[in-house]
Amino acid sequence: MTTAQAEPTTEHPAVKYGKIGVLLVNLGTPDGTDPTSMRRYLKEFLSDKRVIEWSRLFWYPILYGIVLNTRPRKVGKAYELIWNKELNESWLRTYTRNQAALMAESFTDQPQVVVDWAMRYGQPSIASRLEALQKAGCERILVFPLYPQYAAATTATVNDKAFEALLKMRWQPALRTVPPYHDDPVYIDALATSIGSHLSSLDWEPEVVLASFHGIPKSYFEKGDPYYCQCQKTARLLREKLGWPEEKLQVTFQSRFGPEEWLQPYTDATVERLAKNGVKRIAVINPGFVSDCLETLEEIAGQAAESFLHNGGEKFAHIPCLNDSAEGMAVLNHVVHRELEGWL
Ligand SMILES: C=CC1=C(C)c2cc3[nH]c(cc4nc(cc5[nH]c(cc1n2)c(C)c5CCC(=O)O)C(CCC(=O)O)=C4C)c(C)c3C=C
Ligand SMILES: [Fe+2]
Ligand SMILES: [Fe+2]
Repeated sequence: MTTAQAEPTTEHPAVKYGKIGVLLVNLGTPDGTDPTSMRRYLKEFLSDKRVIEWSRLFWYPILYGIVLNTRPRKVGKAYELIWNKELNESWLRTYTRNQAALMAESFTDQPQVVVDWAMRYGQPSIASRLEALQKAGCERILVFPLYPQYAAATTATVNDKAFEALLKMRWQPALRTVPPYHDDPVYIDALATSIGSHLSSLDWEPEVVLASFHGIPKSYFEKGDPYYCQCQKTARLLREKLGWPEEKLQVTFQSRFGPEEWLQPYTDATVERLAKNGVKRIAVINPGFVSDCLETLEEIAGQAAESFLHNGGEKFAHIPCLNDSAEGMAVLNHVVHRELEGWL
């Protein structure tokens, strides 16, 4: 008697292959300024253990009991002031998408490279874009957290999320992550050029320029986060490039959240002190932000400017982030081409 045996299958689903993906990832942004969108965004953001390191037992009652009931409305109003009305989205989203499109153009001679973008919080998610890149045939993917200075709260959480997405894949792409580029000469040159061209467009000269970085709690620094030192190095190299003394380019830290001590000196207190001490003209640059966002447009160009003028200052300028400018794209393209070495 013979038994019919199943033929071993020689087929698996058709797959595309041979491409290299580049995924630009920025922090994230709400889908709208209404309280529901704001709450969804803040809930995802502020539930991240890399951002708020307190025990969940302590933090969640505060997050769900207070923060998510009060902050969405308040912060939504701030977002409204800086919303990109034409596209009905935040500028962070507009710039990140533009950066990906412009970077893709820099690879027209290398059509095997596919450039995409995602957000750590909100949409499009890292998992959805990694999956899309893989479906498009990317066997190798370079994940680029858009932060010149490394912090666990920013760079590491992007990388965590990317590797978490790979957990669910049967056939994983090879993944590389972009390291911080806080001391890269192309980045330092771009900042110096941006300061130079912005200041030469004014009919006045600042007495002091603040290099204002987003802060982190001081305790994160004490636990070994390299962020503070990388911010200081960026500022030192920029000062050297510009040939300025330490008093002319001062480092400060902004965007404090919660009751803990954060990295000092604080931007808001410094702006107020300078004005009260008789400084009449200042400019602020945000070297740690790849794109303008709530923290630069509302907190600096809005609130800090108002505080400076209110306390006796006379002229205030906010130097825009590198965004999708030619200098900004030169930095991002330079870093990506370097990190793709061996793959291209
Ligand atoms: C403990 C809380 C926070 C840490 C730590 C933190 C670090 C950190 N953040 C950025 C960059 C951005 N943060 C932005 C907004 C923002 N940040 C926090 C809190 C922490 N950030 C909150 C709660 C918010 C939302 C607004 C608010 O509720 O105040 C943004 C802007 C996003 C946008 O859509 O415009 C950026 C960018 C860095 C670089 C950093 C650590 C180095
Ligand atoms: Fe932040
Ligand atoms: Fe803020």
